[in-house]
Amino acid sequence: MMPAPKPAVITFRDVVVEKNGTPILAGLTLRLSERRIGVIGRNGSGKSTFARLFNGIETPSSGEVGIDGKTGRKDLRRHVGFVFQNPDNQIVYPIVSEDLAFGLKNLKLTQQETAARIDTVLTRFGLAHLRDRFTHQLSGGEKQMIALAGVLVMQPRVIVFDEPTTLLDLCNKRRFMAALQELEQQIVVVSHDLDLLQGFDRVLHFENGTLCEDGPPAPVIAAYVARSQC
Ligand SMILES: Nc1ncnc2c1ncn2[C@@H]1O[C@H](COP(=O)(O)OP(=O)(O)OP(=O)(O)O)[C@@H](O)[C@H]1O
Repeated sequence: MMPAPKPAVITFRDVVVEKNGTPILAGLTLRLSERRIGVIGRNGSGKSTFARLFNGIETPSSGEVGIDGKTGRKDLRRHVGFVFQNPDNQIVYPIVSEDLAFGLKNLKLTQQETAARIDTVLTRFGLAHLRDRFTHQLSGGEKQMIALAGVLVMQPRVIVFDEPTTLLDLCNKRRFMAALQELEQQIVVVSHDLDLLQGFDRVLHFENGTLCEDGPPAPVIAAYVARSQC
């Protein structure tokens, strides 16, 4: 494992998101500098909307999101990677290596540098055998790992995951969790799978577009479970 870089400081200042006049997130002010951050809450509580703000896929209706004091959308895009729940939303090219090279085009790397970055990530996660495969022929677990690889080649400081294990079977879920453990990047994971968040540094619990609990995993998860008796 590479040495962990200093975590970024991510700030939300009075962030409001509204859609068609309906508030989805209401006046969120937060400072996040932990390495492992989990996000939980009922369906429709605003978790995905919150997650998408980190790298500018979603923009606030008012307020500001920043990373290390920089609030431009370009800064967020450059430093924060996003792994979707469904890798089909992320994988666009027919061959794995082409797909991984896609995001790197903007960085104007040489062909050799591009190939080296791709090979390093694939090798590290035991995916080198997938390099020349057709992306549409990959299994769900393989696709999710390639979607993660596509983010890792960009060398972001922070990676946000929106329910990354929902489509995975038990073995692939375990593999994916092991890969998460190994990442030196700061990670933010939205999940209904509370096991995934054990050992995290901080968990945020959303309810109706507001942050209702914020703290270490054990008490925040216990309070969420207690509230969710159905
Ligand atoms: N473009 C939109 N227009 C109107 N309402 C929206 C839009 N996007 C999201 N919403 C609503 O905002 C609320 C929060 O959605 P969000 O996807 O952030 O919730 P979530 O906590 O991630 O839910 P889940 O656990 O089901 O994925 C939901 O009620 C959703 O219907």
